[in-house]
Amino acid sequence: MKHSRVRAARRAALRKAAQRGFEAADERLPAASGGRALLRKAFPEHWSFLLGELALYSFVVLLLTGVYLTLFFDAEMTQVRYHGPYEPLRGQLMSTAYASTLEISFEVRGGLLIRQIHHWAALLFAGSIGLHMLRIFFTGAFRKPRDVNWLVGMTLFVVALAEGFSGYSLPDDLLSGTGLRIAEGVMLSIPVVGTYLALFVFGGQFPGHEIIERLYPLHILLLPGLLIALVVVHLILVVYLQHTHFSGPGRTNKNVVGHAMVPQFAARSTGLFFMVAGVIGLLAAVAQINPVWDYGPYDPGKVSTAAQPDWYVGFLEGSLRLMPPFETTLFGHTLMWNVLVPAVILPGLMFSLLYAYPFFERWITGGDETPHVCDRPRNRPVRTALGAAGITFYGVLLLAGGNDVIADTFTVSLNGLTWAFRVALVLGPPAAYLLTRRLCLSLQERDAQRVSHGDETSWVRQSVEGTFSADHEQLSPSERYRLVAQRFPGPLEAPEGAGGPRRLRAALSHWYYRDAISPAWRTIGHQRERAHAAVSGAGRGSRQDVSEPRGTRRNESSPRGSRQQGAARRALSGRSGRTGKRIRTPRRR
Ligand code: HEM
Ligand code: HEM
Repeated sequence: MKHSRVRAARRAALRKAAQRGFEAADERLPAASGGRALLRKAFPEHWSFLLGELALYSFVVLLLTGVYLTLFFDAEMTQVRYHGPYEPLRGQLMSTAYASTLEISFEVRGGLLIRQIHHWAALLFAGSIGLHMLRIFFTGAFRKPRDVNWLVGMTLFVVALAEGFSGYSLPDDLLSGTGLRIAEGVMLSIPVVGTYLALFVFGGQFPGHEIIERLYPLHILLLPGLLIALVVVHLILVVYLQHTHFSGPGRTNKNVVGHAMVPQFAARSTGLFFMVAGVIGLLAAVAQINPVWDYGPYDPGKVSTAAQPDWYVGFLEGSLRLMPPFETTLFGHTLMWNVLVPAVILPGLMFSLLYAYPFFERWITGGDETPHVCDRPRNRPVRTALGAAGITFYGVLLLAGGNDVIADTFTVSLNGLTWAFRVALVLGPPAAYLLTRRLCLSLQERDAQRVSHGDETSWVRQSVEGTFSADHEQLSPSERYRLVAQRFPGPLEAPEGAGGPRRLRAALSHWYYRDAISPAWRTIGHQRERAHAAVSGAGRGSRQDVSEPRGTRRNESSPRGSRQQGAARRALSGRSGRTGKRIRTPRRR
């Protein structure tokens, strides 16, 4: 009895102290308003929203392991003779950077594991950024007001690639030196300034004695600092603009539905962090990566066969390998198109297109609204097809980066393979575009059939006349709503007598929207329009909307409804106990 009274008094004192601390913070910082907004932030629970977090947590792993590596890595290029425990390299001349990488691998406690974790995390980081970007692209989550965040994200992408490249150049082994040699070649190919740029970067003739020492602060200070700052801005924008969400009962353009930051999202996200760290740790423990001792120290006169860069720079390697050997001599200077085009102009163009896409799409679709409900990729056939064409182009370049390995593995002619990739690079993207567009329309057709007739069951009926028919089961109201509540806007028209740019815009808009909706969807257009009115919040008066399931609550300001509606609401709008508590918060804009 006495003990429980003492414990209660202790708890009360603790609560009081915490409250005083919070009040003190609130007098100085926006702790109450900011904290409340953050705690009440709704996170959609669709798995694809975890890809951004995957990128975030692999970045955290990189930061932690990177700090450990800096304790032992020595970025000097002074030549030393190796006397360490790795027998095959004993007595060889090598840079201090390479020797210290060997030391980390063979002598520092846990060094090899941490190096491998660092490298695996870098691969996962680049991969998850790419997948995250594709999710944003295909669902249209880049549209206003998130277009600014798309720009921040793209910059993160570019800086991450630079960070990865500078990282794997640090050990100064034969593979990383070959990568730096290519980087020097690319710089040299830039007209007028190329020679000066290469001399400036390498501090003299390649490889010089400076490059590793120069890359080091870039890799451990400047670029990570920039990445951290950009990630912070990126996440502040995610919180401020709030997430998009996929269509479903109760999810409109005016609210955001998901799990609250605390406790559900925080618990799930912490779990994800440990899973990411655990999986990378496991990979690093069982799968060897970048065994620099096998490659040997860098020597400009040597090159290893079947050398492959980290996968995220493979597309550049591929574009260099596919480009035919064109060069021109102008006023006594050689223009190396075979390097300039694939390694400077092409990636510049690819990234510029990615940066500009949200603004281009907005221009041709005339989107003045702020869509917060994600698109189903099949319902935007042109965008989805463009994405598929882009992935095909990138994929061919990536595969071409390993053309020697593929030719060797499958014992096919290297030249024949290179020509096959060249043809695929030109014909693959248009083929992927046409195929994907068709596929999107077919998938729309299927959605429309499901809405009209329901899903086929495995039962077949035979009538007394002997005819057979498949049995159908009506879709659940929530599934039906999910499919029907999609927007299908129309193209822009150019006003009478409009000038060139506006006519071009209208023409592009027609291209974007032409045949963007399958004929079957048109027949259920009436239901669609009503459902869309519900999603955009325009049809607030029509509570018993045909398409929105009965009992779905749309009035944000009255959280309590009638008892009859309660059960349906819990099931359809996400308050069911099994999936945990969802919240819905009104959008700010
Ligand atoms: C996005 C962030 C980062 C990426 C993508 C990245 C990538 C890489 C890669 C691929 C390597 C080569 C690893 C190997 O030898 O197999 C490397 C090496 C290294 N990284 Fe990072 N890194 C990142 C952040 C950091 C940070 C924040 C630090 C330090 C604070 C750091 C410190 C180092 C050091 C010292 C090495 C050389 C050691 C070695 O190669 O064994 N890295 N990095
Ligand atoms: C270091 C790299 C990155 C990190 C750590 C990161 C992290 C995140 C996180 C955690 C979210 C919220 C959850 C989600 O929607 O997945 C998010 C959302 C977002 N990210 Fe990234 N991201 C990165 C790169 C990118 C890139 C490359 C792009 C696009 C080019 C991008 C564009 C966006 C957009 C537009 C949103 C808002 C999505 C929505 O509300 O549905 N991010 N990011």
